Amino acid sequence: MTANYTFLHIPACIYTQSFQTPSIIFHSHHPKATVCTTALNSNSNSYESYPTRRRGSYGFHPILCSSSNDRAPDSADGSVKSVERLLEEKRRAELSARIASGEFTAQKNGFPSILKKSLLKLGIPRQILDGLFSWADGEGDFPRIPEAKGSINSVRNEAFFIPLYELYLTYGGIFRLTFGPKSFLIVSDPSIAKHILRDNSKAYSKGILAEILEFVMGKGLIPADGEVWRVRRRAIVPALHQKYVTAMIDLFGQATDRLCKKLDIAANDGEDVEMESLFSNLTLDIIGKAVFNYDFDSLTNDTGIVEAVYTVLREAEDRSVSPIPIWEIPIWKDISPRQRKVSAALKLINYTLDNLIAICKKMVDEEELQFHEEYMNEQDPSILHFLLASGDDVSSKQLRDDLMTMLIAGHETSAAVLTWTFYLLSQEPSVASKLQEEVDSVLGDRLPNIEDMKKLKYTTRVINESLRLYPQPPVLIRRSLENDMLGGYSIKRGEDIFISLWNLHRSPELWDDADKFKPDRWPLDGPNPNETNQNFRYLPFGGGPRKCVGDLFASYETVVALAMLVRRFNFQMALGAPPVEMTTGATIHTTQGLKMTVTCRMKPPIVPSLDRATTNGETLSVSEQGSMKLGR
Ligand code: HEM
Repeated sequence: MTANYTFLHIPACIYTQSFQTPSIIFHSHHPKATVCTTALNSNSNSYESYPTRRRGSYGFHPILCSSSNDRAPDSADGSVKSVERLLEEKRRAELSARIASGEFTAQKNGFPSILKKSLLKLGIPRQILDGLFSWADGEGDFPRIPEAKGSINSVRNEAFFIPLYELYLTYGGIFRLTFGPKSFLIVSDPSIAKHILRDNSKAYSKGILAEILEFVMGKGLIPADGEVWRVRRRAIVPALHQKYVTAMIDLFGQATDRLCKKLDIAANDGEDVEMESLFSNLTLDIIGKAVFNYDFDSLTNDTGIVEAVYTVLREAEDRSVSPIPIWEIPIWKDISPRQRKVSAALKLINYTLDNLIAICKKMVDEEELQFHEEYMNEQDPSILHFLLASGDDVSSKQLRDDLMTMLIAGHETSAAVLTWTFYLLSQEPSVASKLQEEVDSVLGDRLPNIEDMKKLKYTTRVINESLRLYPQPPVLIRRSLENDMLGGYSIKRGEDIFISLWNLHRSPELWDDADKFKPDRWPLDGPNPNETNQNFRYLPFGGGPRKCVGDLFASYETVVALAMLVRRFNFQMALGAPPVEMTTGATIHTTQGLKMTVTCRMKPPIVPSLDRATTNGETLSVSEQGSMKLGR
């Protein structure tokens, strides 16, 4: 099977060229989107980065890069926004015109279609012809699914899910996208998503995903289907019980504390930091301990095993965007230096896993704990320990596959959520201030605990909203195992389907201010938003039987990390930071990292009220950083 799909869930159907206009920069090699460009602002002598392709509902906001903690002047911001709006309108108009011209609309031009047209002209009744040619139309009496064809040159410079959004606005909640001989159904409708993921989930498999992930996850829980999946899901879900997740909160706190110490040094030295890779280190350290009690310590060390994990992850992503599956040629993995490196990395990881399993098995054999529903070894609360104590086969490949799957699933996703949350916060200082207020009042100086998870309501809403705007992954992949009906259209067995979470989460039909980062859209006293109470318009952890097993774990992990970081530091885009662009792998990455300036927060002095009158009638207010500013 060929690739052209990003590894957890995504097609890389759009390959890029490089071209530039004065204000829009596209890069090559990879499907990605330019979120902003950087322009020198001669007045302030600082760089301002701003979005060039803010379309309809994308909601990327200007990135202000400044060495101080000053806010950007409103007027500059306004003019940047109007230029950006004009560019956006022009681009949209061009694209709409091209869509309207039929450029993207597939013609029924094969031999059957030509023959049918000729027979119609000869006077043969349409009903007879429809019956005769139903094999060619594929959909019998049912209406035909709207169809777009994939020669989308003008939008091929972007992360693939972005042109899918444009096409969704034109073609609606379900349409067919055809690339040469391949076709995919793109689903952006909540009720169809619900049908596929929940109501008729048995009729859908993971399809191409399983093929791409095979080399690293084998038949682990994410790619597995059928009986293997059923058995393993039943074995793994109980391991993430409430007591385990509660114990993990300490782990999240300790790991984030290590990151804080690292950032302290950067803040004191005045050095900018690249947050995306730091988040990647943080979540790798957490998931290593949580899944098999291994301390990667990647925040401080760059050991062989850390390098091996990243080699395998990069390979998985590259395979998913490669047009030719060259690694499938048997001799290739022996002669290609890169493939040899991947094999060596996998060997090291497997060797490490074998050792960890052996150590853990010894612990399990020596302990006197009885296995029960909320079984947990305090010294080693890992998922591996639970699985072995529950009787999992030590020597099985399946156990290793599941451990690798959870390592990858729990690492990339959480790191991406934190990255985009910090990006969004840098665009909305008022949200950041409100967040800091809540964190200060709930946490004080302590490490967070389980009780705090209920109290950090606004912090949770910030994560909920970040997951709406940047779902990780942006698209879910399925393949139909039998004929079915989707939204009034009949579909055949073997259809490859992409459920676009990006489209669902940003649909102007489903959301007010769909493009805006507004944590307040989720009432603080309301339930935590999920697929059920949002009726499948919001699916950050999927839905139905294949919903993420780590949703609570991940929610607490990201809330703890966010709370502890904003309690201690202020974050801003660094002066001259590269533009924040999106690229797709398993999750949405930035193309050049998220470079930020970190400054230590000084706690505001305790004063009776925030505003105090001075003798000359001006007011003194305590700024975020604790310094006093004069204002009227
Ligand atoms: C913020 C972080 C996370 C996000 C956004 C996320 C998202 C998702 C989504 C959307 C799915 C459904 C995929 C599909 O239907 O095709 C999924 C599945 C899964 N996730 Fe997560 N995940 C996160 C963290 C984690 C963590 C921490 C773990 C492990 C501890 C984990 C383990 C899994 C597994 C094993 C599955 C497959 C479940 C199955 O097919 O039965 N995830 N995740």
